[in-house]
Amino acid sequence: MSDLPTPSIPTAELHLHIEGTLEPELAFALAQRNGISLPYASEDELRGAYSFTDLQSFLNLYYALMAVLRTEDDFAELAHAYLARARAQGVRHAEIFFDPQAHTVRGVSIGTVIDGLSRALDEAPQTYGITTRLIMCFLRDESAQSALTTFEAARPWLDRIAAVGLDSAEVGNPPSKFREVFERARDAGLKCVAHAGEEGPPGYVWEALDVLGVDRIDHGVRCLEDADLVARLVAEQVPLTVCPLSNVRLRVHERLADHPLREMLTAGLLVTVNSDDPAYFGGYVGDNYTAVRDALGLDGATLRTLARNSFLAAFIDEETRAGYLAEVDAYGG
Ligand SMILES: Nc1ncnc2[nH]cnc12
Ligand SMILES: [Zn+2]
Repeated sequence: MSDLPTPSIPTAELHLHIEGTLEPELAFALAQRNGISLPYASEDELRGAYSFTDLQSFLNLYYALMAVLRTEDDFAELAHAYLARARAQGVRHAEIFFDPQAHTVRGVSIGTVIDGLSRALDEAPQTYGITTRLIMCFLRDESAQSALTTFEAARPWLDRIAAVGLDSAEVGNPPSKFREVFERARDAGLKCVAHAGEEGPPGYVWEALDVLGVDRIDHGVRCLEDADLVARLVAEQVPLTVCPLSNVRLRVHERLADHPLREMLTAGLLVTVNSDDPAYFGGYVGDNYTAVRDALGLDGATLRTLARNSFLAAFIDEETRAGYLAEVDAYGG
């Protein structure tokens, strides 16, 4: 990386799994507090395991490490740690994914997860100057029925949830499997997003649009394999929440220099830059901006476009959006 300072351009982070912000230090602290033994002798040994060959190899560790998250306090602490780091990297608005099924399967109630996260998020505007939304994701490698059961269990907390999402192992689990739960979420007034076209084919992006009716696509980089799909995404200005460092760590792209971010922007796609699971992938959102700036030679105007796009794609009211866009325009970095 260059020795230029990290451009902490004001941005919205729209693709961030809160469980993917669990840093080794906090994992060990929570393990000790909750009397859980981790299969790693030290934080360094744990970090040494962060060498992934694909999405599944990452997910195996990601789910295993969640064992340390047990109480409302744990979830609140996790969110506080993320918000502090995010603010230091320019985040002004964060739309935060969580995976309830990964916790309920371990006997942690959905209320514990949502109440714990909400405690931190409620303080975020005051403490960190960050507005937030919560996005409840369904695990696509679990059944459609499990997603429906999860949605019904979350009903008492729906006023705290802005959108539903779809994540976990993509290939073999197409969006159409979750048509019913997304319909229920939309009927309840929620926005809809889905991971699609990360490892899965362009056909999954079409399904996310046509069957689930999503408002944004998470990742979506494989759309470039289908010119008709790119034309659709451009025509409708469907936001894509791209995660460059994640794509390299999970071997979607071999090197950052090969990342198609510039090509996507040139095509007219509404691309945003995000961190996905920053504790595992080598950087938070500002680090992602810096990395693509250096690897792809992006200039200040392009970084500003990416930041503007993040606020254009955010689930916020128009007055708030105008305020954030003005902050980007005033940014002198
Ligand atoms: N990059 C990713 N893709 C799919 N599911 C995820 N869960 C956490 N990170 C993910
Ligand atoms: Zn993701």
